[in-house]
Amino acid sequence: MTPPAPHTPSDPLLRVEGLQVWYGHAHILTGVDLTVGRGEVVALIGRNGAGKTTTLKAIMGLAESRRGNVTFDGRPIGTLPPHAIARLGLGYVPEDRRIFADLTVDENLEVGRQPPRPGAPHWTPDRLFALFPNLAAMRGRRGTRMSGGEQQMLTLARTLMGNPTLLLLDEPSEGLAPIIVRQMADAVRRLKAEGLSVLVSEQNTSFAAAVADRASVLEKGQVRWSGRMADLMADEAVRRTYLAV
Ligand SMILES: Nc1ncnc2c1ncn2[C@@H]1O[C@H](COP(=O)(O)OP(=O)(O)OP(=O)(O)O)[C@@H](O)[C@H]1O
Repeated sequence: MTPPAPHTPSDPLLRVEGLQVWYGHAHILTGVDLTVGRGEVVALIGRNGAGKTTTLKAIMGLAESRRGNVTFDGRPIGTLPPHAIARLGLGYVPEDRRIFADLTVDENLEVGRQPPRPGAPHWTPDRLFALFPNLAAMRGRRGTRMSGGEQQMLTLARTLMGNPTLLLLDEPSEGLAPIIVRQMADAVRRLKAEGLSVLVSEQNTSFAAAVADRASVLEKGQVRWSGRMADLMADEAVRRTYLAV
C-alpha cells in the first residue's frame, strides 16, 4: 500500500479521489485528489483556468458530468444531488456573489437559516454581525445598495446561517479592496478557531498563506503539489512552475 503523503490527515472530513469532470467533450478535471481534515483550512491554489471552481462545483454536486470518489464524514457523496450534499453540512460560497438584491441584510440571513447541526458551530445573526462588523451597521440595507465586498461577506454570512461543518469558499478575495481582503482573511481565521473546516480556492497566494494550514496546487485539472502552506511559501521553484509569483 502507498503510504499517505506527509501532513495528510488519516481520517479526513472530506476526501476527494480521482475526481474527473467534463464540460461537453472537454475533459477539464483529469483526476483530482485532495483531503480536508477536521478543523483544517486547505487552500486550493492555481492559475486562471486551472480548474479550482470546477473542483468545488463538482464536490458540491454541481458538475453534471463527473466521475470519481468523494466522501464527506466517511459517507460517499459523489453521486448525490447538490441539495442532498448541502443538507449533510457542506456550505458553498460561489465566486459570483449570490445575495437577494431586493432583500435587506437581515432578510438575506433569514433565507439561509437552518436548524443547528451537531458538531458544527451554531450561527445566529448576532454572532455573524460580530464576525462581520460592517454588516452590523447596515442590517436594514438592501443588496442593491451594497458594495462588492459587502455582498461577498453577506454571501458568506448567509451560508453560515446553514451551520455547515465544511465550507467551500471560491476565490473570496477576488476583486476586493485590500482592506476588505484583510477582513475576509480575519473572518476565515475566526471560522477555523470556531472549529469549522474550510476548502478555499485562491489565485492570491498571500491570502492563502494568511489563512491555510495546507495547500493543494492545481494545474490543468490535476493536483501537482500538496503539502503544508508554509512549505509552499518557502518553495519558490514550485510556485514559479505552477503559480504566478
Ligand atoms: N461551463 C463551462 N463550459 C465549458 N468550459 C468551462 C465551463 N466552465 C469552465 N470551463 C473551462 O474549464 C477550465 C477550468 O475552469 P475553472 O473555472 O474551474 O478554473 P479556475 O481555476 O476556477 O479559474 P478562474 O480563476 O478563472 O475561475 C477552464 O479552461 C474553463 O474555460
